[in-house]
Amino acid sequence: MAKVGVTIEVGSDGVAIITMRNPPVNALAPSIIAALKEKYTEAMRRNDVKAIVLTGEGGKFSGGFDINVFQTIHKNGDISLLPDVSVELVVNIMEDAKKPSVAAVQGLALGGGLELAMGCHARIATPKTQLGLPELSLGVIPGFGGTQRLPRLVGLPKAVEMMLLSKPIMSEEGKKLGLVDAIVSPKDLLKVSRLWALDIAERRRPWMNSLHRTDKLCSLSEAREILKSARKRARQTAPNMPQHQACLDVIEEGVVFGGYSGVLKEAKVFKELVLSSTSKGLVHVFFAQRATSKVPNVTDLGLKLTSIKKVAVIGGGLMGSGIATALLLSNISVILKEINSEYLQKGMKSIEANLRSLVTRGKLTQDKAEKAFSILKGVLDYSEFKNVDMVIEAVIENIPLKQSIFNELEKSCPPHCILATNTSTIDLNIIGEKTRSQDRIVGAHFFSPAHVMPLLEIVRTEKTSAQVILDLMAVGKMIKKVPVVVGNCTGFAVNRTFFPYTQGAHILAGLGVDVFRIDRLISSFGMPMGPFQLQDLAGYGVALAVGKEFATSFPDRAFKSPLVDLLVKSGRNGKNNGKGYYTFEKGSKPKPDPSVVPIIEEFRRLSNIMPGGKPITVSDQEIVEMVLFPVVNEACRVLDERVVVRASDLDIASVLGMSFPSYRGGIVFWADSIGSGYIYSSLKKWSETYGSVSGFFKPCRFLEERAAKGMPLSAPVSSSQPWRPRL
Ligand SMILES: C[C@H](O)CC(=O)SCCNC(=O)CCNC(=O)[C@H](O)C(C)(C)COP(=O)(O)OP(=O)(O)OC[C@H]1O[C@@H](n2cnc3c(N)ncnc32)[C@H](O)[C@@H]1OP(=O)(O)O
Repeated sequence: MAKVGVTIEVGSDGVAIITMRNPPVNALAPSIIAALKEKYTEAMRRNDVKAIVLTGEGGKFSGGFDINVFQTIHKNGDISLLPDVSVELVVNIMEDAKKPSVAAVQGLALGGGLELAMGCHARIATPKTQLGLPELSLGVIPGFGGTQRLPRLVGLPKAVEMMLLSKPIMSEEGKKLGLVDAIVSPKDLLKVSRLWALDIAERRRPWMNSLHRTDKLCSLSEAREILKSARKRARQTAPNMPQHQACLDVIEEGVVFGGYSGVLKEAKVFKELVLSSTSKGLVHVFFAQRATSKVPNVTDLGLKLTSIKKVAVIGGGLMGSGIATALLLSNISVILKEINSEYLQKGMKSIEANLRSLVTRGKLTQDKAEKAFSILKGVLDYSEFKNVDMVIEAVIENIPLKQSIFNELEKSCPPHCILATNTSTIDLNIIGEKTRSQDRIVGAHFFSPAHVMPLLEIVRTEKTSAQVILDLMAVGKMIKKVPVVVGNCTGFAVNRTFFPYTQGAHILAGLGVDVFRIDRLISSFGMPMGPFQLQDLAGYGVALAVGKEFATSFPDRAFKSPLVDLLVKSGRNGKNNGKGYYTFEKGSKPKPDPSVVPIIEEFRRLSNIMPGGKPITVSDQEIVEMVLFPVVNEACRVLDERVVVRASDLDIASVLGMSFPSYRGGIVFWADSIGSGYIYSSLKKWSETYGSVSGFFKPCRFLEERAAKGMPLSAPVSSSQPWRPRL
């Protein structure tokens, strides 16, 4: 068979097997859809065909419509690239045909893939096959009839849940719900599907057109209640995204006016949403995340992966216990080392508590939690390190301590062992200075809580070997993180880029803007919380340490804010002691604390940055920009210094490390959607207007150049030079 295409093979039993092939996931590219129409038409025409089995090559049914097409449309705006599948193929050619179709589903049927399967008259699946409609996570709604057929097959509540959460189910659950008619082994899949198709053709089994079914749909009033509460939930969980409400509207159309009306409305809304900025952002994030796996001079060298079976974690504090938990959950044996038995017990207890909380929240079974805990061993010395494949050091940020640990590791670990540090501030070259193993030293920068947050920054120096980076990337994937390879600099990619985030907020407060207004506006922009609430949550110790670090590294642009010192002096310590900018009480949401106002006034007096000593008047939009454009400015420096391989890596890092709203596509993508010229001129204006903090706002050279040339910030720095970390 050709590498990409659709084939038809007619057996002596009169069943035509139509097979889609487009590796790796049989995405439904326009050429595949055109070929499907053609092969189906042939099957309908041929007298020797009684029934059809639709399947996918290579152990997968289909990963859905080809997302590359969305990306092309986002670039050129040409919506005519979307083929008519919903009515022309699924309704007219497949579902309303004179010959029945059975979907033989293996591996996965997602999005358009599942929608084709639902247009068939029955579905036979192999065990553990993923079935889902994840379109909302791409900013669109299902567009091949899924909003209509799924509720008719599994009932409205479950269908709404699957679509709104973009959450797939397994074929076993699909069978219970009625989405799947039978589960058979991969070996029997085609055989059973053929027989099933013949049974339908010869009326030994019912001929089910899912679009016309109503037996799983509840009464109109019940349906309206379900949709009403789903709308309310979506307003809270996805406030800035149009696709959730649109999806519910389209479902309602079908419930009220029938499946075919629903299909027509779906096709119209789908096309509108493809052009939305939300879809542009989310599709960008989809490809950006996958691009992080491709690191020039690392993943393209043909290196073989080293098997990493046993990992040692040094330090059982918050980070160490979180990292150990993440490893154990992926079945990797962990040696946890502490300096005394009291700390070791504490570390082991934290890991146990992490596992227990996953069980309580229904994310892990008790059995799996026990199994994970059983492959953890606590130690107080290095004798067990002789056969570990990787060490992750997660002790306090103290240079002599880290240096002596790495010195010890060099002696105690086997020569292939990766020596990783979870430092978030110290230069890796300094940590490894006293060893001869610089090629094995790498940063494994997890975000807290390490067993929950999805980002792993892999920090390389000029000496870190490609093999070590590759192996750590593989471990990152094994423990379900998204590894992003970054260069060695203060704050690495995420903390470095976002250091102006809190600083900008402090400057605004210093200029007279209400801190709670700033937080409200930044939350409405889409960050999970504003910068002041984040500071309360992270703890003031972190704020002070990080502030100092950046002030030393970037004295030209760091704002030395006395605000946190003043808060600490007044007995506040954020969430830790229940009192910060907000008050924190168990079981209730943080509340703005009006008694913090005099402290902020004292801060304004001390920092003395208000022009003419008077609070500034500023619009809501400008507040958001004054917090986020300095972040873009720092992102430009990160790009210019090639701390990241490509701009989209910084987008992913900002989404996964800082919870920057994914529907805005990440920090650089968002900045490009606004335009470098506007960002440059705004920063320049603030730098001139607010003289005492002019260094903070001053646009960097990279931004200035891009603005002058009208070039996107995401355009590659220079394609002619191979990437090397610049320190
Ligand atoms: C009209 C319709 O209703 C609209 C739609 O159908 S929209 C599409 C709906 N489908 C989806 O959202 C599924 C998206 N894909 C995925 O979730 C995952 O890729 C998957 C679960 C299918 C496979 O995951 P995994 O095995 O980890 O492999 P993953 O690295 O993600 O993908 C493998 C490759 O397939 C590509 N791919 C996956 N799904 C694709 C799709 N639908 N279109 C185009 N490419 C796709 C990926 O980009 C990646 O390419 P690369 O190797 O060049 O980077």
